[in-house]
Amino acid sequence: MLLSQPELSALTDPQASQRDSDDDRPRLECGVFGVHGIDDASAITVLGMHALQHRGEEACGIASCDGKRFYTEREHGLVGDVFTQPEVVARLKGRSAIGHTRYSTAGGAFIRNVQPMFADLDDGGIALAHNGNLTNFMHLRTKLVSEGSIFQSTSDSEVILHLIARSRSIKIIDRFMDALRHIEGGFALVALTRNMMIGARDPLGIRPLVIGKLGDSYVLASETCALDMIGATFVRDVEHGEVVQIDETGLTSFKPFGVKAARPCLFEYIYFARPDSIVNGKSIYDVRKRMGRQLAIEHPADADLVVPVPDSGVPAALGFAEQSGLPFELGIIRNHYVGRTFIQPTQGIRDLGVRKKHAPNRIVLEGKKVILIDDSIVRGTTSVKIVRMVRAAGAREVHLRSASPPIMWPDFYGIDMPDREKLLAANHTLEEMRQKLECDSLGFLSVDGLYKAMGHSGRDNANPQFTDHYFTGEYPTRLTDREVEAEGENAGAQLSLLANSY
Ligand SMILES: O=P(O)(O)OC[C@H]1O[C@H](OP(=O)(O)OP(=O)(O)O)[C@H](O)[C@@H]1O
Ligand SMILES: NC(=O)CC[C@H](N)C(=O)O
Ligand SMILES: [Mg+2]
Repeated sequence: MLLSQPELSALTDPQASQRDSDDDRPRLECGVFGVHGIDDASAITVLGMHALQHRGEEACGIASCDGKRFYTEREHGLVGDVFTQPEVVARLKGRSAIGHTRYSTAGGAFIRNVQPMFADLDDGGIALAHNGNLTNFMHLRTKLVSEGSIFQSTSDSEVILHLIARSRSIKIIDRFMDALRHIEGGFALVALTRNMMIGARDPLGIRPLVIGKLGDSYVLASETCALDMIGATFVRDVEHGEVVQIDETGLTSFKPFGVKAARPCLFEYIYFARPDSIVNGKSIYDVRKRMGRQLAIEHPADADLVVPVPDSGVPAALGFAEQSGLPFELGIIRNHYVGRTFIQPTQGIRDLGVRKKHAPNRIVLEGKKVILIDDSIVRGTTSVKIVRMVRAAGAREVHLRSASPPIMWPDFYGIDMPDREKLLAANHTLEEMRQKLECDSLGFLSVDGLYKAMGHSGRDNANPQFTDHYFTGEYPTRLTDREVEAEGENAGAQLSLLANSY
């Protein structure tokens, strides 16, 4: 679905009131994990969540089940802070557990929105962990509330629990699939009932989810790096539009949606996923290097060395250096005690934050013509600081290259990019961007070049192989909440009158 520029610009972000209006980075996503039928399920889940920390640094939680009762622990903070005490993990009893590392896309960073969420159904409980974002959640929520539903959170994910509760099907797996038929957007779900674990991926496979095995027990995780962390073997990806039921009889697969071609999110490959993960059969490290190689073909520069903007710019810079024959040097050193993305209250503090995170390696940069490689430029906060920093450290020329195309459109499937007015490329020509970023030259990987790096001959415009709306404006699903708002109706109404202080 292609919304025109004026249509999108006219739309207001329902979360705007809960966000820092200067907030600029592509925020992270969420990580989901689950293990079924094994001793120490919660301790294993903590380990798996450590490997998925890069997907969400805001809050985390675990829900476990001992076959009768459920136990949950949900807190703000990193996995290493929340789940360090053995007694906390010991409270999470049972041989099955699911976990979530969160970065909010809907409903704000409040404790009542932290996952896994839990609901008591008429035939037992269900805990749910969601990575992604629903594009019709306010529409559904408004309807559910008008029919009597009482929401405990303001998160999009809770809508799924209400839909499950209202299904008239008998079996829990059917109730689960009934709920999924109502939702739109991106989702990778891991759910836990008294006797089964369920995994599901949206019809286009926008968000990733993999199946692993640890001994005889099944594991579900957003990325394969979580399987490696716990010593599990990779079985396969959950397919797009697939629901898997895991219980004592093994794994049963369902396809509740009509058959569609998969369109995984390109941003998983560009930025989100960990370089050691394999997503939909492709090594993140390998495709990032290919993006760098393709970038060197499309935008070479007369320079002395190639320098990555750590962390996620590193593999692309290696590929660029290999292709161009220039030396790869660590001209910028990253402080490992600063998180991947930090949301700060003002632009001034954020500017300092970039300095806190990156420092120039003067010995490498002095007197040199430098090609700086980053994976993406969103608002340009990182780039302008880094270009200045590299110049101040004595670089003679700075040529900035982005290993992804210009980001022109917001995301509604779990990435939570800033509004269109704040996206650098959406509002400036290439030359204007070069001037703003104070670099000697600027180049972006082309959309076709990105598809080449992904192993295709180019973008198939009739049936694009990936979800790429942030570059093209072509959204692969309906954006019901946006459409309703564009028509002048208030789909969001009032999410909650309860003020949150925590
Ligand atoms: O143009 P901007 O608005 O500054 O956003 C783009 C930057 O943000 C991301 O890095 P981030 O620090 O989030 O993560 P990383 O450490 O994995 O690179 C991305 O890799 C770019 O460096
Ligand atoms: N980034 C995500 O995947 C977030 C999941 C969910 N929409 C939430 O806000 O909690
Ligand atoms: Mg970065």
